[in-house]
Amino acid sequence: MFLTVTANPSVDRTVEVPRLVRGELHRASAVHVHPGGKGINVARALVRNGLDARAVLPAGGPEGDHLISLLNRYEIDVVRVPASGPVRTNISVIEPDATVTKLNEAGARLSAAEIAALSKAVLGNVSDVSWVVLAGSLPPGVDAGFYAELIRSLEGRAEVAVDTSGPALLAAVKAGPALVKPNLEELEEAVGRPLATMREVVEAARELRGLGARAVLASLGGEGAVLVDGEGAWHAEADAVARSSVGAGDSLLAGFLAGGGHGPRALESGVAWGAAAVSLPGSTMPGPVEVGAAEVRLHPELEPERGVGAGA
Ligand SMILES: Nc1ncnc2c1ncn2[C@@H]1O[C@H](COP(=O)(O)OP(=O)(O)OP(=O)(O)O)[C@@H](O)[C@H]1O
Ligand SMILES: O=P(O)(O)OC[C@@]1(O)O[C@H](CO)[C@@H](O)[C@@H]1O
Repeated sequence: MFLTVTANPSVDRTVEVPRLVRGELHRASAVHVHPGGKGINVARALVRNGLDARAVLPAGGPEGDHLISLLNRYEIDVVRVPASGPVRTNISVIEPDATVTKLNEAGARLSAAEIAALSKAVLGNVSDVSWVVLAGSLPPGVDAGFYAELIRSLEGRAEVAVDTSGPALLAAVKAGPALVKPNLEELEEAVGRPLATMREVVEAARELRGLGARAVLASLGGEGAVLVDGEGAWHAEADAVARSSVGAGDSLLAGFLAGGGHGPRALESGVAWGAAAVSLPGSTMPGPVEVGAAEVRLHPELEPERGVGAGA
């Protein structure tokens, strides 16, 4: 059983438009609605591939009811923590060349009692769990040390993977999780400098290991992902006809955990799941057919001077 925590869930609306022009009226060519937030996406990807997942999330208001009704379409064990504020709606505008413009709300403030109830719901539901995934932003009212505190409380009970950004990521890294999954931007922010090559990505990942994370899975969009752990560093990638990258990082993380959660075989699995996700609309999570179609290249050696991000 995998348990995911989404402190700031969302209803994700993906609107497809022929071309986005600032200041103009656009008529959508298609709309997709998915239950969202990074932990929820990880849980959706896992269950689509026949694994057991439990999702813990605060959900308030009619928007929270809507989110729960969307989630009930999946075989996820949902643990709803009552909240007074409404669940946010996040909007992705997607153009035919797969360019994504994303508008994320901050989310409703959680009270001290709601935050305590969220932690209690996590710690009270881990007895049958191998991995806990702490993923996404923290809503207003929640301290940047929230994930770090959970990591410490979970020590010896389950392995913990974290996908977040900014101060919450740095605090989590220092609490010693088994895995962190930053994308390139988040990794750059964590080490405080731009990263232009694979060598620099690996050095930055080693820096996060030095601070406490046992393994770093850095996602690099179209360039795949790099895994750095105590045994070494590996790079894998897969080609995909991109349609929507929303949630691809969550699918990557789910695939990594489904592939064992450690080492190069898990990296290959994650990259297959990530590439499969970008070829699907909105934040649709891939199933075994799409995952099986991805052709992953695990490089026997890293190419240190290969460019990443804008320099790829
Ligand atoms: N254009 C692409 N072609 C092939 N694979 C891709 C492409 N874009 C993304 N991927 C796969 O998806 C994974 C995650 O992508 P990315 O680095 O954009 O994650 P992210 O920024 O965390 O995404 P999100 O936060 O939207 O879930 C990559 O590691 C890669 O395996
Ligand atoms: O605002 P956050 O919590 O950083 O990210 C939330 C979000 O962008 O992440 C998912 C994609 O990874 C979406 O389902 C969701 O809208």
